[in-house]
Amino acid sequence: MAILITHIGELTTQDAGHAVLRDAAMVLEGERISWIGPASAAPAADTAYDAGGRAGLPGWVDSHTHLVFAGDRTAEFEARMAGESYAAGGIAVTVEATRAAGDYDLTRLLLARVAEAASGGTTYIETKTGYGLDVAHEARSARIAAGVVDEVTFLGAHLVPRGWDADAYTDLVCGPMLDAVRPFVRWADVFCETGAFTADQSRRVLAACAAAGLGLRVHGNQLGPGHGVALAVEFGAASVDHVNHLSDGDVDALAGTWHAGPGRPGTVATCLPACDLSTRQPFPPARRLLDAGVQIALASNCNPGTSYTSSMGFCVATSVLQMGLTVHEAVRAATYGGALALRRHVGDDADGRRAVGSLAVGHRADLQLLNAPSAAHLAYRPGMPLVHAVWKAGTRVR
Ligand SMILES: N=CN[C@@H](CCC(=O)O)C(=O)O
Ligand SMILES: [Zn+2]
Repeated sequence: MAILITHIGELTTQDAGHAVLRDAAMVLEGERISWIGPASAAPAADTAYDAGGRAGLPGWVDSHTHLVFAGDRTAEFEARMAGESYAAGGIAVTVEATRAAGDYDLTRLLLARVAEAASGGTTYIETKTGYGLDVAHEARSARIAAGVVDEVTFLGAHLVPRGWDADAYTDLVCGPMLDAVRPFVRWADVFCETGAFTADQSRRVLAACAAAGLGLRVHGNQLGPGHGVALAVEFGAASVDHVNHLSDGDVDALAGTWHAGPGRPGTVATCLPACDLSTRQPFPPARRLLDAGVQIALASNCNPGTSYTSSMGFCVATSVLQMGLTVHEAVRAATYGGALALRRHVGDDADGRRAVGSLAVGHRADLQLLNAPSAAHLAYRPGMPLVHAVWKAGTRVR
């Protein structure tokens, strides 16, 4: 069944040439895009949808969330707004509530959060474990997530749970916990930060997870300068996320990963502006990173502690208004950048997956239409509910 979507006033493709088309059309066939071009030259299809001049762009790729959780941390948020600073210890509150929830409730909560993200235009989403923190609960979170989201990341190294020695817990993460989650996850992550895992412990986790065949990512340089970026570069991680406190050496090291030649993506710097607002951290130096040649992603970091929003539109608006990105750069970071961070910017013949995060023939048909004539309205009209229609893998989901 072929669907023609026509009269797209402005189509931001984020393809290899960064093409932006006027009065464009697309044909979606099954889960793939089979044609893109001027509306005047569009081929016939089984059904047609008139976009009425609205702007179209790829669905958001949210490459960093923590959606498998139960419980509430409103009180912590209010205390922070009253002047307290964020500390990793709040994670333990969510761990307790998550462990207490049954499988049915945890799945229902996750499904509701993913549906909420889709209604905001997100068509490809990663989520992490990290609120189980024992073998059985981490494996359960990974299993539940694998049935719901597109990409799952093992974050057993999120916090040292109460009553554990940090090195003994690191051994557990690197051994039995990794074995238990392995069937359900493609990625591993570590929270390398004061109050969470030291550089040595983080290195052990990354080495064990790489040896188990997982792709790597790192929570780094969020609350202060640290070793997260250096470790991510050392291990060839697909991304390092937060990146609020970077030295010149960190920026140079990240830039160095992007000089390995075409087809060899480096370490993406993932910026999480909604989290930075909620924790009152300085925004990452996104302009400096881009100017140095580093590819960046924007993600929601949706979680109950530091960023309880999955609105990628809000992240795009914030990064334009506060971080010095152009609208095109911000939209690119929230689509193609996220796909790059998840290594889904190109298709994968091995597992039959199609490219996401950009609109081109053969890519997955993930499209959103805005109730606006251009993508610039995302930042020009911040906070407005601009998402009009969303197709995920060729199926209308909003
Ligand atoms: N920084 C570490 N982890 C999450 C916060 C988790 C929490 O506070 O529950 C983050 O990405 O911000
Ligand atoms: Zn996170």
